[in-house]
Amino acid sequence: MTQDSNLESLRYVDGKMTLLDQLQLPLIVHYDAITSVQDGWDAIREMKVRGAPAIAVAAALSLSVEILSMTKANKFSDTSALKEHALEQLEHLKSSRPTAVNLFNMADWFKVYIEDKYEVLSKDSVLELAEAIDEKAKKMMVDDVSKNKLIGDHGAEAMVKMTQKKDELRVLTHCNTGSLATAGYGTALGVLRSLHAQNLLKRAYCTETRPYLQGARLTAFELSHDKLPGTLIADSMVSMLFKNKMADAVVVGADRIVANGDTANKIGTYQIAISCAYHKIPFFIAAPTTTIDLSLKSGDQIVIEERAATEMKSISGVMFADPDIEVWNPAFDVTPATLITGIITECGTFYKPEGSDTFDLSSQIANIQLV
Ligand SMILES: CSC[C@H]1O[C@H](OP(=O)(O)O)[C@H](O)[C@@H]1O
Repeated sequence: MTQDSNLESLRYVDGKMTLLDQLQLPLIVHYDAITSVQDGWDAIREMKVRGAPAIAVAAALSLSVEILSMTKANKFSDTSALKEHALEQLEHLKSSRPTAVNLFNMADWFKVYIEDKYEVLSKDSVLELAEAIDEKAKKMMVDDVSKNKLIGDHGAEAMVKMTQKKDELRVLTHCNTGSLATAGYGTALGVLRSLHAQNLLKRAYCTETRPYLQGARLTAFELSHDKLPGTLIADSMVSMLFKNKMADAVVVGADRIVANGDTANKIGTYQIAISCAYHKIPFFIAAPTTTIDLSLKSGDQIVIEERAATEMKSISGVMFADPDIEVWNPAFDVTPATLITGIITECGTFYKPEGSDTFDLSSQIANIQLV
């Protein structure tokens, strides 16, 4: 990938889908062809594509690829057969990874969309239904980028306001929340991009983010690619950075934000938030509203994915820990709302009501379409 090319986690042209294999980054840039829902499911499960928004868009596009190719092969006798297959495949896609709610919101919303389209089409309008699904999947990809740019600008405004810094900000982020975690621009990394565009970013610190190394392998890659002033640190260096007064704020992404504001995000986020509280550093979440799950009242209800021991004990296939040692490998943790300064979305930044330790997202976003 040349310096001037766009960083694209997903490519979709004329019904043909490819995705950037993030397991091989940053040393190898390779796009895999995705020709079916199962290809999409496998890529999500193996984390060839990852990041809450990117997972949802990749799933939607893999459905469209499959539906289009089956339609062209006359596999559907009528729109009812197409609809039933699409609903089954959306349900299957939901089983690929459990924590990021964007995938579940997308699947449930797409089901309603397909059923509504089915109701108004004649039984033999198979191609029309397939094309409607394709158009909507493509729109999800475009909408994600638009939302991320709004998140970036709202986030930049919120950070300047909270830190009262009129000059350049030094901001820490965790994991990867950029173009490689979304359909483009990014969420928390989008905030850093917007700060940089406004000449307000003095330094972006990114943590390595063990064990998958989203920070060292992906965020560092994005920062260098976009020529943002980036510094890579080990996860264990965060509190020392704060003690040395080297950071003004933190912004991270999210995989699932529940009604009271408790937020599941990459493992290690919780301890960063604790250190922010101790060092009185603002701690922001940045995410599209498709990351919000109002059906859960607190973070204790969030299912935390645990991943394979080999992902903890090896890097790029090279084992470096004792093969027999047991491993605990939760991919996420939950940061309580009390440690969160604000939640930045495409609709603006939400704060806890005066005197409250938690958010009231159900009422704060009552009039917002959540997908
Ligand atoms: C904008 S990406 C949100 C979120 O997704 C990442 O998880 P993973 O790399 O395991 O898919 C990480 O938690 C990011 O903060």
